Amino acid sequence: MTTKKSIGVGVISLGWMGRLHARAYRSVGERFPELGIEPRLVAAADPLEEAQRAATEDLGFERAHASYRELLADPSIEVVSICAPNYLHAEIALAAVEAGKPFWIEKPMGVSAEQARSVARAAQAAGLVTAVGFNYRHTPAIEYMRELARTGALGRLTNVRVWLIADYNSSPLSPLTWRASRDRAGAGVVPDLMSHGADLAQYVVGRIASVTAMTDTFITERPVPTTTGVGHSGFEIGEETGPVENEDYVAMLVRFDNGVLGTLESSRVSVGPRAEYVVEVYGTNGSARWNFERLNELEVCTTVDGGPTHGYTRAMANPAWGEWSRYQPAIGTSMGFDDLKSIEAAQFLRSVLTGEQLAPSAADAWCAAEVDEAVVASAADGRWHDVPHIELPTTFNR
Ligand SMILES: NC(=O)C1=CN([C@@H]2O[C@H](COP(=O)(O)OP(=O)(O)OC[C@H]3O[C@@H](n4cnc5c(N)ncnc54)[C@H](OP(=O)(O)O)[C@@H]3O)[C@@H](O)[C@H]2O)C=CC1
Ligand SMILES: O=C1CO[C@H](CO)[C@@H](O)[C@@H]1O
Repeated sequence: MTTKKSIGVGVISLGWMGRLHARAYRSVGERFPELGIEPRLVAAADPLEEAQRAATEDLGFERAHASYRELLADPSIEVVSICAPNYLHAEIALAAVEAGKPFWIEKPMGVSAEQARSVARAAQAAGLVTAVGFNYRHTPAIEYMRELARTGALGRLTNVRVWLIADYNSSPLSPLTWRASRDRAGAGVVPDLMSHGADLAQYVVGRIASVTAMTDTFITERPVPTTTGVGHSGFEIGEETGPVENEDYVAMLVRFDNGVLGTLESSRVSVGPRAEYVVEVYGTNGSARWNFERLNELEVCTTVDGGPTHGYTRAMANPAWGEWSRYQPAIGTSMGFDDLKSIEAAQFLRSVLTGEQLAPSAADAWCAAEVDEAVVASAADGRWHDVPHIELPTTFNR
């Protein structure tokens, strides 16, 4: 019989992320045994009948609801995940605060900086810990890159280059999902993908102080789906088309408050790269670069001798990097995307157990939303925009 403490979990929305949050909770007891907990998947909430069926039959939930309000009213649910389309995030998060439930929310935390601010402040005022889905931070190679950047191993940091170039909407026949709707998503690729890039840049280097940006929509009409799907897959389309209401592409210049400069770029319609998410950090004594398509590798150059073997060392994930050793017992064996979410789940539950707010939290999501809003404003008027400096009540720069 287990002596582990049971913790009641509710997951709101069972699309791509909701299903992944469920898997992540299930992994915590085994991967992080020192926490002494066994998450119990009490209930899921999703209006879709097929999702409710999958919740109990495939994903291991005890029950399923059509309405998230029924889930939040259940006293046996101690923590919740919020994985709905963006326009529901603030409404659901504020209801979770009202119900006194700590929450793990997907990014972006709402469709505006105002919504993100109201959620972050409400959670803080209620004394609730939170977590946000900036999962790429938990990549062991990124943790090590951050260590190199922040301990001076690369010399004085000069600049970063970040790009998230994806093809998930590159076909003109890709369906017009909620992600292309202003009402349901807010802006387009800026909060959808670039928010991860800006968060990574801030995690490695420091806070973004100002931005200038340009955006465009390259595919302006798409077919309306006739069936629902999960994430970017599984939709069927008909003859009807509708307008894409937000941007496909963004290019940005940024200044960090510590003087570092950066270029950031993101696209959801590029033909060729599948999910090429790259972070490169440069300093006076070296540089490091990581590509999500090779999640377990980090290229590092810390010599400036210019000799015949000068160049990058390609290092592979190993026990000295982040949480890698929890996932694989043999060097050269890769961990994957789902494992990043498992680390995130453990970090959220650690915050819940100890009361110590680990990052990234709702405050970091608010910080990211302020960057997004400055980017969108700059793309509209062509000027540099300062990013409001918010005080983060968390261990943002832990
Ligand atoms: N951290 C990361 O790497 C990623 C984060 N995300 C973020 O996660 C969130 C969800 O994205 P994703 O999982 O791809 O989306 P999906 O479209 O796959 O899933 C969304 C789910 O929410 C359901 N839903 C709609 N209305 C409600 C409601 N009122 N109450 C409860 N559920 C509802 C949808 O049902 P129906 O189909 O009937 O509308 C669907 O099942 C987004 O905010 C996105 O930005 C997404 C992917 C990766
Ligand atoms: O956060 C995200 C990361 O990558 C996805 C692309 O596959 C996005 O669509 C998503 O919302």
